[in-house]
Amino acid sequence: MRDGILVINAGSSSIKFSLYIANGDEKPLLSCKGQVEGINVSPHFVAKAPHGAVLNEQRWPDQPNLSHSALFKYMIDWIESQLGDAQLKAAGHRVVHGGSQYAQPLLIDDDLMVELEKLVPLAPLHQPHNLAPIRALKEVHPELLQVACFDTAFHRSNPWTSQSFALPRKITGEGVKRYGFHGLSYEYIARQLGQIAPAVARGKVVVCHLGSGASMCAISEGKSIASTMGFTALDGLPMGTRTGTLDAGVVLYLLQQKGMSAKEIEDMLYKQSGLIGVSGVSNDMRVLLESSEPHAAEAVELFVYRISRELGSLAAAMGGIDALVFTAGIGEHSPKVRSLVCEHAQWLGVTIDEDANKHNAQLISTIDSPVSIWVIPTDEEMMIAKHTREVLHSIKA
Ligand SMILES: Nc1ncnc2c1ncn2[C@@H]1O[C@H](COP(=O)(O)OP(=O)(O)O)[C@@H](O)[C@H]1O
Ligand SMILES: CC(=O)OP(=O)(O)O
Ligand SMILES: [Mg+2]
Repeated sequence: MRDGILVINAGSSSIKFSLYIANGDEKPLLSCKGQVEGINVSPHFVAKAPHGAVLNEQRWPDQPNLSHSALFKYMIDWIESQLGDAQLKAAGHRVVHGGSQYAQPLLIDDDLMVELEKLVPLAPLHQPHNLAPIRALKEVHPELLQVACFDTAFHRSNPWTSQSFALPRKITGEGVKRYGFHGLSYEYIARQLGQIAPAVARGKVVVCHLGSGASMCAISEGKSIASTMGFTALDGLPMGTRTGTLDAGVVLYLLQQKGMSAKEIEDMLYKQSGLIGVSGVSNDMRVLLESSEPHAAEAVELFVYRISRELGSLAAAMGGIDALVFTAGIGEHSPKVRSLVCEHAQWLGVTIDEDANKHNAQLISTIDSPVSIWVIPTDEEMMIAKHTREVLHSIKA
């Protein structure tokens, strides 16, 4: 009997999956992967074989309001139709917030779900969508082992200075501190860099995870030292629809002077700001780069400016920088954004090879650049599969 391990990475507007199949104790191999994207706008499901061939594709252009749960059901039914003689043994999930209690990947039970539910206010755009597929899978497969892998875990190595706000100790003691996110992505990148360029990976590296959600992380000797996201995934860089760093006084102003409700402010900061807020055109970097609207260009300029500022800050946290890595949707695919970021970072010894950059090469720095520059595609699902297997082995042992 072959075992299937399903990985689910659910976000606000997309649900990604990967299915791994293993024969007995052999290393699981990727069988297929895919996603539903454009949820709430124009849902689109696509599943691909490991080498990229499309296995199934479905669009619902007339049904923008199809719910996450209906789309997840479509996805699960399709995945189950692909299992053949394999049987689903476990499901691993990306859970964005682990709070101060959880760092290690954990087998999910009802008590854990209650605790993770309490963290919904700290990740309103993600946590509800992370937890919903766990419940949905439990309903159809009550016996399935399900594992939670936390996006906050990799940053546990941050020194206290990096984790702390200068708030009264009482509130800090209640867990109001900087957690950092995109940890599964950073953990994967740190491992990959260790394989591609071991000496570089032992040095001081800044990783730019630039996707719909965007953050940056200072990794020294393979460990997270500091990152741009904080208590929630709202801090740091401007994102597709999120503000990034904001003077807390603005929130007080919106509340007290503008009379906005907490929910209205949450919607503004999480859903109407960032690239879409500044440009008024789109939250999609591809659209902004092609637009002739001046506000679209300004949104890109502000995004790059904030990355440059944070780069200086993260290099300072490590006392220097040896390498810069770009990853996630924008980081992996946009030569223009990488070029602009590197132009601003010349003072740090960052010199880009524009020809290599244009071709999305793995190494895009010039031969004499003191700081090497890398493009490494991330794979959060691979990391989740690895952690899920480790939890399964620990149960067996
Ligand atoms: N060729 C490209 N050029 C510029 N941006 C791109 C390109 N391809 C994808 N992107 C950007 O990547 C973003 C999605 O990144 P991704 O890492 O998949 O995000 P998430 O996982 O957070 O949904 C899109 O919003 C889009 O702006
Ligand atoms: C934490 C976070 O922002 O995740 P995503 O990039 O998937 O939105
Ligand atoms: Mg993402």
